[in-house]
Amino acid sequence: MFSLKDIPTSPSALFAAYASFSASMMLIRSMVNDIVPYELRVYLSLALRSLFNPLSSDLTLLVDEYCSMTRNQVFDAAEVYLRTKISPSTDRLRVSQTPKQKSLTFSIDKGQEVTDTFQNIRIKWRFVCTEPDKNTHSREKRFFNITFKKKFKDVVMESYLPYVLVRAKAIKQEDKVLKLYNRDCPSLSKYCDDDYEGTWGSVNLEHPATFDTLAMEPELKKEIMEDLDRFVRRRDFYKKVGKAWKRGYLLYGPPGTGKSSLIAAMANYLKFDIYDLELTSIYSNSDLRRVLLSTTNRSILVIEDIDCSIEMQNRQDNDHFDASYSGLTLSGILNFIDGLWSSCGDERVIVFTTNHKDRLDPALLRPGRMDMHINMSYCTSNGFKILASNYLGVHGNQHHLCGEIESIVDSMEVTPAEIAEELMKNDDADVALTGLVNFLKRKKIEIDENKKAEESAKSGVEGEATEPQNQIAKRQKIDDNNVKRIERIVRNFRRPIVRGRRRSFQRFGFMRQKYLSY
Ligand SMILES: Nc1ncnc2c1ncn2[C@@H]1O[C@H](COP(=O)(O)OP(=O)(O)OP(=O)(O)O)[C@@H](O)[C@H]1O
Ligand SMILES: [Mg+2]
Repeated sequence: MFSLKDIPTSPSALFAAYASFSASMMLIRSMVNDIVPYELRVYLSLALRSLFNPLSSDLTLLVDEYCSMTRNQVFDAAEVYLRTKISPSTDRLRVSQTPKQKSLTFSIDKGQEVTDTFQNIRIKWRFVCTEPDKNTHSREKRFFNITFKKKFKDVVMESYLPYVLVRAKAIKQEDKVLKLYNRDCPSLSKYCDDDYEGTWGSVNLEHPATFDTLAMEPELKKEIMEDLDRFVRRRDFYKKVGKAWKRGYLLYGPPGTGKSSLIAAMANYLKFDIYDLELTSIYSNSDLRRVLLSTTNRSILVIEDIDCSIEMQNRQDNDHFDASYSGLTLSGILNFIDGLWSSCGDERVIVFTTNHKDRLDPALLRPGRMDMHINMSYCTSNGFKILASNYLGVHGNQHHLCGEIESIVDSMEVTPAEIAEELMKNDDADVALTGLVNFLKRKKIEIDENKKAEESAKSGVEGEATEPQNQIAKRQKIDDNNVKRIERIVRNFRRPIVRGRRRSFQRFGFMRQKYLSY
């Protein structure tokens, strides 16, 4: 009978017992190997293993970094997507920021796990890196393991993984640093050969305007945002109806009503780059074609002051004008708008701006050409509320002067730019709003006086030669704007491109004659 007394207690007795046990086991093992065939042994060992370790209910997918030589898009998407799933329990994170990134990026380190939930399914991601092997010269291998219950295989493969791809694209889009492309970019002046003409220079678009900060009627703002949303959603629709996936907006209104600000807000909203095209730097239709073809998808092409950039009053006159002057025709521009572009790009927005819609050729205004005509009008009480909240943090009718200002603003023509300028003069809401009231009152008196002078001039009481004050102010404003344009042309003229120089010189003379009153 085996009793506790039989158990050896001294170290030497223990070692002797262990040695005799090992020797017996080795003997049994070699006997079994000799007697039992190999296949039967494998079968028995699998049966024993499954007895103690039942079949796993989990499934693991491997997402390698590379598929043969090319990068695996699922891996790239996972890297981006998992950044948003890092939990406080993660032990180690990688942190980075490239010059092009707006903020720090955190990602999981090798060996770390992240758990995600999708339609109530728990999905575990594990980032694995294998060490490079000097003997086999194999590189470090990086991959993700995705583990989940086998019964959810279909949901994960058919819904979850596509969802990860879509989310990753959206996250990348949100992080995108927008660019403003311009053909007058000084950094390009060193490229003084013909290639320059098709090239765009760029800077980061750091315009802070958003739809929230724009002083506009809320309904119009909503309408524009919905139009943009519909446009980006409708990829398949445009394909189905065989239309180029592009949308045209014509923004018109007096200077300082927010046309350029709206363009920046659209770019920030859609996360589209802006190509600011100065038509005065284009010399022919083929030039225009080349420049437009070098723009990228998901971008907004902006042509500001379209009425001043090209003579468009009459298409026939225009053709004469072009032949003798620039070779750029209205029909050249319209051809692009009408679909020439469709062959080379997707998700394009085109914006034309003008201070004088009435000066544009009806061909440009025809329905279907510019999809939406947006009137950027003088400031209204609603617009003022937004500006007061943005500039001074005064909301609603918080301040006693707000009511008075709103009624004055609704009764006169004052631009959001003028109001913004007054509001910026002081941080103190009392001082700034009092300054604004005085400014509005002064302006109103001025407008009334000008009106009176105009009426008297019409009726001949004051003498025909007197030019009304507001006409003089308007002319002055137009002159100021045109000086800016001429300065740009002069800049073109300075470019050491012989052809460009000659034409810019001609254009300078033309513009001076056409737009300045001296
Ligand atoms: N609707 C607006 N909402 C908010 N700010 C505005 C608005 N309109 C003008 N501003 C302010 O006035 C400045 C000038 O406006 P902006 O350049 O957008 O006017 P514009 O209509 O493009 O003028 P122009 O016809 O001379 O090009 C902006 O930087 C902005 O600060
Ligand atoms: Mg503008």
